Amino acid sequence: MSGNAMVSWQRVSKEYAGKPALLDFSLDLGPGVHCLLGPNGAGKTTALNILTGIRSASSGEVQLLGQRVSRGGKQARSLGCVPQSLSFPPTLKVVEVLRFIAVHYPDPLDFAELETKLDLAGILPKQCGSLSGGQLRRLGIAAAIMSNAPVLILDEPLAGLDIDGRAAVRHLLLEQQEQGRCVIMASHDYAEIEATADTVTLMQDGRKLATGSIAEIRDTLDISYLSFESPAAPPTELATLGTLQELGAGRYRLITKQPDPASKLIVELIPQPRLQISQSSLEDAVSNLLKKEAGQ
Ligand SMILES: Nc1ncnc2c1ncn2[C@@H]1O[C@H](COP(=O)(O)OP(=O)(O)OP(=O)(O)O)[C@@H](O)[C@H]1O
Repeated sequence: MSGNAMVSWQRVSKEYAGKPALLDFSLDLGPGVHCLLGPNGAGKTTALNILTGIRSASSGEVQLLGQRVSRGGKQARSLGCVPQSLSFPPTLKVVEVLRFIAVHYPDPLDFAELETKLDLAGILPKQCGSLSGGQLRRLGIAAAIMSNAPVLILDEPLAGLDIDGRAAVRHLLLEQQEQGRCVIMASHDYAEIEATADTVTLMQDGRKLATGSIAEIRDTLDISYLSFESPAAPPTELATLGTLQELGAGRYRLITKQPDPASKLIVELIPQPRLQISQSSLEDAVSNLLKKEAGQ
């Protein structure tokens, strides 16, 4: 376990009816926003459920703030959690649910502060059974943040949220990061991951494929995109430096591993190319890593 780890999975495996869902999974996470990502069924929720104590590991162990996690154990008081599927008693009002949850934590967040941060005023008097999907998600996030716990687990926190809701959650995540909390989220939303996460861990078939900062994962692909304008067909030399694509209306894109000589050539040979250079996205890099793993 590394020095500043707040959460540590140590060679954790989990089987459901003899089928592996998590395989020898090890990961240490300290303060910051961390994202588990990977295809459906990769094992993200299983890893999180073992951390929260909802499920037990078949082998290996998980430590939370230096203590071994057990199923249904006391560690839950150090965790705020938004599970993937949210269900609250349908006849209870939102305000009642939040008050009920607050009493289970030693130092819950001030209720008024929470209300403002997540713009909850409109839904507090509503019964949980009458909430829309996005309002339910907002309640789930409010419950997790209200815990004021050092470790927050958010499984698909942005699913179903509107633009304002996403902005509010993004802001909250950055705030939690600044306060030195360890926020762990599972998500499929690459734009949000790139905007909020410090590190990402890519999983597939219950295994950890890669872990690192977003820049480190992007760099595994090592590809640049050079977009430019050309009044005529671009010089053929360019095609020797990568894959040239015609985008229409006189715009082209070169996908290359050699951005320096390629951009030099574009600027030399094409008048006013309006060159734009961008790195591979996290999504491209992840897709490439998954393809490599599948031997494609
Ligand atoms: N309660 C369960 N009983 C049997 N199998 C399960 C159970 N929960 C998960 N699994 C299986 O374990 C594997 C990992 O599932 P998990 O929910 O952890 O994946 P995930 O990465 O969170 O997927 P998603 O992105 O779809 O939420 C899958 O093959 C799934 O079918």
